[in-house]
Amino acid sequence: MRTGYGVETVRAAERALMARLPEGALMQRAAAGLAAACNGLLGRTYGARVVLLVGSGDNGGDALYAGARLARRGAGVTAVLLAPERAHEGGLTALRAAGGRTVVAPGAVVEGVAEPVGGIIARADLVVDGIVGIGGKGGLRPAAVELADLVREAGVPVVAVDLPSGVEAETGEVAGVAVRADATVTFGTYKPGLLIDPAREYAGAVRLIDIGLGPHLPGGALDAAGTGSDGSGTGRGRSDDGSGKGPSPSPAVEALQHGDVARLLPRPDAESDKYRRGVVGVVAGSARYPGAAVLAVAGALRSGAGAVRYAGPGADTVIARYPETLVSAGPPRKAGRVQAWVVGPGLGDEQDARQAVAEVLDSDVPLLVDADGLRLMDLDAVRARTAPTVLTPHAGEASALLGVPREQVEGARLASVRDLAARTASTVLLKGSTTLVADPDSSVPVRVNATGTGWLATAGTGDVLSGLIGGLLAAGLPARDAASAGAYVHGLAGRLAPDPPSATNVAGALRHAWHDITT
Ligand SMILES: NC(=O)C1=CN([C@@H]2O[C@H](COP(=O)(O)OP(=O)(O)OC[C@H]3O[C@@H](n4cnc5c(N)ncnc54)[C@H](OP(=O)(O)O)[C@@H]3O)[C@@H](O)[C@H]2O)[C@@H](O)CC1
Ligand SMILES: [K+]
Repeated sequence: MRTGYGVETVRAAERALMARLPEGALMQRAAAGLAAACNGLLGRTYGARVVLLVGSGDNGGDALYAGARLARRGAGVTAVLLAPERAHEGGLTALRAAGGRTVVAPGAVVEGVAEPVGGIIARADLVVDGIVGIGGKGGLRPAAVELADLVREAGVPVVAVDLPSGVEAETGEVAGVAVRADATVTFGTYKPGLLIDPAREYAGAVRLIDIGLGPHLPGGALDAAGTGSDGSGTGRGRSDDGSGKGPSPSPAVEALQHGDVARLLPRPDAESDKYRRGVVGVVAGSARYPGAAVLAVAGALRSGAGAVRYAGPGADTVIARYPETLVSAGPPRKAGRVQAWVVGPGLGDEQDARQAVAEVLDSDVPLLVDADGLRLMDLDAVRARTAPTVLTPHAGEASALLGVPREQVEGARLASVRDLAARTASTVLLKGSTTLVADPDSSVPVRVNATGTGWLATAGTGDVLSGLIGGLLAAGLPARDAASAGAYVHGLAGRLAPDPPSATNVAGALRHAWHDITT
């Protein structure tokens, strides 16, 4: 499991660790990791030109100490200071002692003359962004924006210290200009912003440096270095709700890894019959969109469920393509016993569709609602359900449900998915390049899926995902596990399918993804 903690939690862990270490030791660990990463990226450090962008906090301190290490290995290091009189003193001394030089950033509010740094940046072999880290508030200030613009125009490689400056550590939101990094070297634990779009796109390749913070994070998260979690992620308690009441006892976000998904996916035992393995019912497709029925069934058939029932107007098309499906052309209530329902893909708007959605909402088995089902469902009926409900909107559908513009959902994905889960009392999977899964209980970490690819934004792939997750629900997985494991397998299938993948190919590749994960 990969976990991301909020800023207050990181700071509390940092304080606990610092109390046991000599002054400055933590920053030295961070700087050593940062310098090693820079050495790796430079290939040859001796003679390389390195430019440090240095803000007034410890993020700038990390950059200065790392710069000193690079200077000692023969790099020509120039620090551009945004606040010369407040830059980290020890770091400045170390850099100068190692032969590095400092210049004042244009736009810095200081006495004296700012030097034209555009040329220095343009000639750099590497820029180290230490403008601001987890102490950042709001969008970058004008002097920092000016530096970020110079770096972008220069097109030189950038390593961000802890976070790309200008992105929100806590949420993954980006208010205005932020530094675009090729790589980010982060300390102690991932921050939500490094895992969630749009901020994630600014971070480039993220490298986590273990500075010993793990045991001081809630739950003694030994996986802070990306290894060894028990995968349970069950820390429950007060949420980090920004109320200032202290850190949350669980991570804010977590991302399943191969091993976690392997443990979650159902495996049949010798005793399994179809009902034990779970029967999933699919209510999808219409005379106008019969393909949605076929694709949702295709996903369900590769979910490990014992059997797939299909109920609706696509029965003939489905049986022709997948003879193993148990089909009926009537309404869901007459389809027979199921352990979970999937409703929505390609249903259209007809009265029958509306009625079918109402019927499955009324059932007492787990239910996944997607696509047209999200428009046709009655919210009160959703909230009144006693069995788990999973909603799988993309940003446009989520914006309609929340009554906000689509851009707002895309810019604030974490807040949006949490809000929707709370309002609907459902588990919500918000699709996107990083898919998020939130439980209605806000103290439960939001799951982030990173296996997806841009190619998956293709007609019909969502139908496959619905069927897959529905099958996992029928097999007995809890809603959050079914949704996040389903997203993981589906994303991997998107990568394994031939480019550019069609939904049919993605469905076909589910088998390979499943095999890849479980063997
Ligand atoms: N946690 C750990 O375990 C470890 C943490 N470490 C490192 O410490 C970093 C945190 O350091 P930090 O607390 O000093 O805050 P930091 O990110 O440097 O920013 C504060 C400064 O930025 C300024 N500023 C604020 N907003 C701004 C904006 N929008 N645009 C521009 N400027 C803005 C703000 O200015 P002020 O408001 O004071 O005028 C203030 O001076 C952390 O990210 C990591 O790198 C490692 O060394 C060791 C292990
Ligand atoms: K930074």
